[in-house]
Amino acid sequence: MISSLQQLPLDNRLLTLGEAYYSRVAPTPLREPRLLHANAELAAQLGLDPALLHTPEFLEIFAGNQALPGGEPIATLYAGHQFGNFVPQLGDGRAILLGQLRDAAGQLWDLQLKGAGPTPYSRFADGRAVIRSSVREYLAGEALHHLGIPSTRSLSLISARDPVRRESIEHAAVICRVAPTHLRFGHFEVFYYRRQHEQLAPLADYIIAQHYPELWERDARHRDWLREVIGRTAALIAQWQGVGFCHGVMNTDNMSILGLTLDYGPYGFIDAFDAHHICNHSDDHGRYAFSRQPEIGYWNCSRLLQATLPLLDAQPERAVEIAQELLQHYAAVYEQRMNAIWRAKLGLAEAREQDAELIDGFLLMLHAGRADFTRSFRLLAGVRCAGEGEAGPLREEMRDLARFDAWLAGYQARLRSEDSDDAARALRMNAVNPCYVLRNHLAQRAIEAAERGESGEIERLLELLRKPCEERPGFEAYAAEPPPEAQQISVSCSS
Ligand SMILES: Nc1ncnc2c1ncn2[C@@H]1O[C@H](COP(=O)(O)OP(=O)(O)OP(=O)(O)O)[C@@H](O)[C@H]1O
Repeated sequence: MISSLQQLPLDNRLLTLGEAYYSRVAPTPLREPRLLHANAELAAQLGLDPALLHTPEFLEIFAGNQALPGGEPIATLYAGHQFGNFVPQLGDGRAILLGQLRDAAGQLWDLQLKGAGPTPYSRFADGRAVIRSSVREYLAGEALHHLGIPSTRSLSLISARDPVRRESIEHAAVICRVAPTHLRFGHFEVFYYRRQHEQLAPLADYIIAQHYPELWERDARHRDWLREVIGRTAALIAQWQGVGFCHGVMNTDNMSILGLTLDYGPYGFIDAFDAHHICNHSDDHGRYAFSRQPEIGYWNCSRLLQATLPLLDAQPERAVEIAQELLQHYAAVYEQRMNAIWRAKLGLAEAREQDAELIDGFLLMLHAGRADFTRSFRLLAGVRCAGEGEAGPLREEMRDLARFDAWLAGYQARLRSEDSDDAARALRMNAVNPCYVLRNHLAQRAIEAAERGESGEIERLLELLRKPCEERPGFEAYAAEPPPEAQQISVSCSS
């Protein structure tokens, strides 16, 4: 257990790529930083003594006010397709990689501050983040991680007195984001479109060596690695769909090369189910609507393959053929994973051809009646396989009861045909259908408290989100749909 920040086992490997890929930059200090929350569980996983998180030294370093011993801070260069349009230069405009930690198991972890002040890639923006968006990102990383969905996480959440101008004046905050790497599809796009193709292979090799070492010896390691990235991306999006998570800004600069959920901006967990829900208030055309996430994931993978064509074959025609083959992997993985997720959520033990009808029937019914997504799936475990109208409280969630009863009869028949044991099935279903997700109104309450300097609500929420499938007496309100006055919370890109 590491008990001093002077002894962090840093291994700043990304620096070995050279300065074509990043710029050195120090964080800008914050005024009167205050630790709003620290993630003891993540610290322990990294091998850090959780007591370290509450030292003045930790606060100063992770606010960006003091250098991390052994750290060589950088901001990385990337580009990206934003809302379908290519933007030739983005880069970490407000994220600064303090250093890379090598844990006892040999795994590399980025310690990256978000909101740490301007970098050479800030363009006209201030390099800062506000408390509101930082609390949302801090909570969401944990929420997804504990739902078993790959995600970046955060080690600390620090607020400060510095004013930050958004629609109004807010206060600055900085989180320390943690992931094996924050590299994105856009890190390849920048070099492809600048015609600096010689920069692609070193970057791919770095990623393979550090994060996909099992592929290193393969003859066609770049092809096999891309196949893996595409598969992980497809699987990730299937997992999002399965919990009603809407990312909101699926630009290629927000697509992780490891298949992690990356950049929590205007995301949302759907309450009343609208399959075409648009969580980002600024997404006028619904490009990133919930129902479009799978096809956007596919399109993003096609952009990654375009940018890595020079790695696939020296002959352009052959490279395109390989890319097309690789892209087919997306649909195959997505379908396989999505079907498995819906079956598990419905408690269907075996795969059958008619399952699609049953699954779609349930989703369409939730959509038509705007039933609460999370609650409806959770209550599905109360359905017994025999007996008329044996649906427990789920029936109360439904608007069109005739439609529901017809669907229920088919569902029960299917369950009986599996010789299903009600209690055992309920247990299985309750382990995959969460009762607590990070609903917008819950995050909002934590934000309002954090803006008053109180972190109790963050802790309470994290308690529930760390075991999202475990019902806790006294916390029923956290599992319920939002009260009417909180149903219209809109979240923009402003952060
Ligand atoms: N306040 C800001 N100051 C400087 N750059 C910013 C700011 N907000 C966003 N950017 C930059 O604009 C681009 C797109 O922003 P986006 O909201 O997708 O990213 P982000 O939330 O800042 O960061 P990340 O993707 O690392 O989570 C990125 O290059 C980002 O660094």
